[in-house]
Amino acid sequence: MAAALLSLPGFCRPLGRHHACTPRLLMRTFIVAIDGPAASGKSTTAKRVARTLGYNYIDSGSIYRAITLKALAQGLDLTREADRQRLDGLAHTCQVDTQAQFDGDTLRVVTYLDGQDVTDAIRTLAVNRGVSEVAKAPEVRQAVLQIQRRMAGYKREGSETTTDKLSTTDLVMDGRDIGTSVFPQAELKVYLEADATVRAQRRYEEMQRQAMTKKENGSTLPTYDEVLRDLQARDAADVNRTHSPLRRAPDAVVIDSTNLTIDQQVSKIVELAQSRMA
Ligand SMILES: Nc1ncnc2c1ncn2[C@@H]1O[C@H](COP(=O)(O)OP(=O)(O)OP(=O)(O)O)[C@@H](O)[C@H]1O
Ligand SMILES: Nc1ccn([C@@H]2O[C@H](COP(=O)(O)O)[C@@H](O)[C@H]2O)c(=O)n1
Repeated sequence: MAAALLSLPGFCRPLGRHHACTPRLLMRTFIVAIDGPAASGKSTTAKRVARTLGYNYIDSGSIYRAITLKALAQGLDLTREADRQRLDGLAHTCQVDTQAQFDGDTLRVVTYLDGQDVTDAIRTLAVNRGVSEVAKAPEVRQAVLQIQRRMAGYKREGSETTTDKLSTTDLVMDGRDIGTSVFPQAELKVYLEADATVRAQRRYEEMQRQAMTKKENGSTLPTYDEVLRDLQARDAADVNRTHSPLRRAPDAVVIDSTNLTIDQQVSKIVELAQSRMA
């Protein structure tokens, strides 16, 4: 019974910061929910906030990406009704987990799909282009909601997938519907946005940097215009879907990062979290 209660997100929240003597059932967990459109800086910011506060970090987009990877590998065509039904089964049976690990001073997230490391495989152009179609299916969202809450509860119980430098209770999660649907009771909700052309430029430069690091041939990379088009298409699909669309929660703090540095947006969120904890 106690374990079941503990796995409920946000259980027993109003009792102040947890303390070594506080019984586990009376612990308060602090959840920071960061939502926003594509390439607005959510994961970069969320990782640094988690590292600064010593919280756990869950990248919810990677769960949708892992399911998309599996759907693509099985050749599902989501315009066909039969394949939509297969997607439902696939989403409910695949095993997805993410692990936040320290790589020196940087927090790195490794994603597993059915026990395989798919960290790089979920970042391809094919997954980028297919993921919003997969994420709009209500059955997929329901399956992912269960995964998200299990991961949050599981890690709060002190699972082996949480490194000892991270809290087993407090959490930063980023995505599209964290503050609105997944953890509507989160202590701090942030809606991170930036001008679409600036987001596209940042993503474009990130791809160029990654290609140089991996010594890939840059000619296979999308152009800036293609990056902008893909990003706008993904935003439109995420905003216009019926089930838990991308929205700013009414009680979210909006941060526009267009003219901010990464350090500035991280500091703002850390300060907000610290003042709410106090
Ligand atoms: N304030 C900023 N100034 C400059 N670059 C930034 C800023 N914020 C984020 N970036 C860069 O923008 C790129 C996109 O950031 P990030 O991957 O964190 O976005 P995201 O919102 O998580 O994207 P997605 O929704 O596609 O997963 C990264 O290269 C990141 O380093
Ligand atoms: N809470 C979420 C998180 C993600 N999605 C969908 O997944 C796509 C990929 O997300 P990234 O953050 O990794 O870019 C995103 O475009 C959404 O379609 C979601 O629906 N809800």
